[in-house]
Amino acid sequence: MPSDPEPAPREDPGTDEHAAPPVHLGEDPMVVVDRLHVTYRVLGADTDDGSSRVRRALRRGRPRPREVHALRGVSFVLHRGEAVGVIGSNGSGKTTLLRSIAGLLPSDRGQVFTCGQPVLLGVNAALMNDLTGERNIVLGCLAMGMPLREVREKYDDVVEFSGLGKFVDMPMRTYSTGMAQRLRFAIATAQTSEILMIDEALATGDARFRRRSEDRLKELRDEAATVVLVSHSLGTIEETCDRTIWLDHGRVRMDGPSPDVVAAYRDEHE
Ligand SMILES: Nc1ncnc2c1ncn2[C@@H]1O[C@H](COP(=O)(O)OP(=O)(O)OP(=O)(O)O)[C@@H](O)[C@H]1O
Repeated sequence: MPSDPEPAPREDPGTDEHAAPPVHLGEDPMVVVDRLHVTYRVLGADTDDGSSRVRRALRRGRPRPREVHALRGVSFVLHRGEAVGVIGSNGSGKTTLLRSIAGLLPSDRGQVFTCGQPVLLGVNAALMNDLTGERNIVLGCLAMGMPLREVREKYDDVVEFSGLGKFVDMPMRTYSTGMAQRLRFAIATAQTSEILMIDEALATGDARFRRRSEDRLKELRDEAATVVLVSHSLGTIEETCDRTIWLDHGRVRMDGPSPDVVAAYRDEHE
């Protein structure tokens, strides 16, 4: 198993023939991504560099980290009022891009500017199995940056939405997978934001909960000024987003009106 990723050291900016030209801001920019590069460094990965096992065993010093250059000079501007889809094959850099915009990953080159703190809705909220649902709601909301007063105000709604009922006082390890997912979703969507980023993986739970989640996402979308949606479902992207960015091996392959970008992507993948 790879060790936890470490941010790669900053490289010398130098020149990059693949870097996009500096971005043009246009009117009312909410997110500016300017020639962004992100590299993961995986320590302890077994790199098969062709050297013999004996030579590898004798090699002095620490094992060489493996580097994954996940974003390679990505640039674009998102404006107020836009709903933008991000598509691309597995490993093309979609999640990395959202995490970078949310400020959860350092860049090794390039910059991200946002107007306010973006909220990234993902299913991976780190909840604690030994704590009750109630404690997890409070800690989860605080961890998202919500002030305690707002956590108190929203607590009942989160419990109601999660559908946990009296289980909210039980430790999370006693929950079924579906119940834990519902709790994560309820916590993640408790917060509203001007810049809302949604990972498709959120569509979890049974049919009734899925319908409620879709309604909740719609409400959040209506409240947000700018929405970014990552999805493998081209239908959802076409329905929800006016504009789509196609990522390919860490680069922007196409950025334009959703029907055009989705059609080009389908041509290549279907
Ligand atoms: N924590 C990590 N440590 C090391 N490499 C990572 C890590 N997360 C992602 N990567 C690598 O970075 C690249 C981009 O991954 P990312 O998850 O951003 O792609 P994605 O487009 O979201 O993929 P998917 O559609 O499968 O969710 C991939 O090569 C992936 O292996």
